[in-house]
Amino acid sequence: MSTAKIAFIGGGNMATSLIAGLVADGYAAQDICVSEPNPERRNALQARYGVRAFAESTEALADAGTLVLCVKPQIARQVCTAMAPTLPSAAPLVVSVMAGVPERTIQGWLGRPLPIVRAMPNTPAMVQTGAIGLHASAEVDAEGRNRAETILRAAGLIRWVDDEDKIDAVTAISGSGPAYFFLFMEALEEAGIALGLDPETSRLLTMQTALGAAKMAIESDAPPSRLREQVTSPGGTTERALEVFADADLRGLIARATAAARDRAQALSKTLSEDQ
Ligand SMILES: NC(=O)C1=CN([C@@H]2O[C@H](COP(=O)(O)OP(=O)(O)OC[C@H]3O[C@@H](n4cnc5c(N)ncnc54)[C@H](O)[C@@H]3O)[C@@H](O)[C@H]2O)C=CC1
Ligand SMILES: O=C(O)[C@@H]1CCC=N1
Repeated sequence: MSTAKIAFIGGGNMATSLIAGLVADGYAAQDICVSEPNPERRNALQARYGVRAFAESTEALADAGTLVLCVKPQIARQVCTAMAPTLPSAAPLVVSVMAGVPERTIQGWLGRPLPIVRAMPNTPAMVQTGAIGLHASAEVDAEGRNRAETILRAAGLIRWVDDEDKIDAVTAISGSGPAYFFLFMEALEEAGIALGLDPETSRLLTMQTALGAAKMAIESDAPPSRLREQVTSPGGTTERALEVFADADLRGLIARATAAARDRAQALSKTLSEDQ
């Protein structure tokens, strides 16, 4: 077994993001294998990143020290049980990015209590600006954590959580989170058009404002509440807009929306764990 060799099972969007980050970080492309049934995706991965792509997982898995499970949760059971007899005998580290599939369920499907790192990335990983929550099963040692960090850090910021249940909260905040910010951008852009701006101007002003606000929030020592106050002149325009948000209980709405996402993540995990 080679600890350097990584086998991606599934070569879709999330796998491509992680591979792009690894290769850009200087990870040797010949140490990365992908199992992907779609021939166009296989060819694209080989051509673009120089990795080796196979139609069958058996070939991708040979000698791999780390498996990265990047298939859809709905087919995870079938993929894992089919792979189980062909896994390298030395216990490989398994990194799963599959939403809602508990560590013990994956271990059950793979037929062995392999060390599992469960990761919840988000789509900005595609531009190496992801936010990724990680949890390690009891079997993962310090070297395994380092290996998982190498793979995920290439796609963005990583944060470990100490309890697997907290992955459901990570899902509600950063996993689904890009959709919340995109919705806010859509609404602001539409509002700008309604106020008379041409669509292109409204779109560009919205995007740049989102980028600028995020950059300030990340780079500043001040919390977002202080940055908000800096924009808000007493008796001015921002104050009026924020009053409308407060009247509609925007904070309460966000708390309810994220609790609903967390509850859905819990329910999905329960369904998939009952599927063992
Ligand atoms: N999109 C998102 O925001 C997030 C996605 N995820 C998780 O990432 C995982 C992958 O999602 P995406 O990359 O968006 O999906 P995708 O559909 O782009 O990729 C899945 C790939 O698996 C391949 N596949 C199908 N059967 C296979 C098999 N038997 N063996 C190997 N590969 C097979 C498909 O051809 C496809 O290319 C999912 O489990 C999802 O829950 C996690 C966090 C966020
Ligand atoms: O919406 C979903 O269920 C997945 C999990 C996080 C982002 N997309």
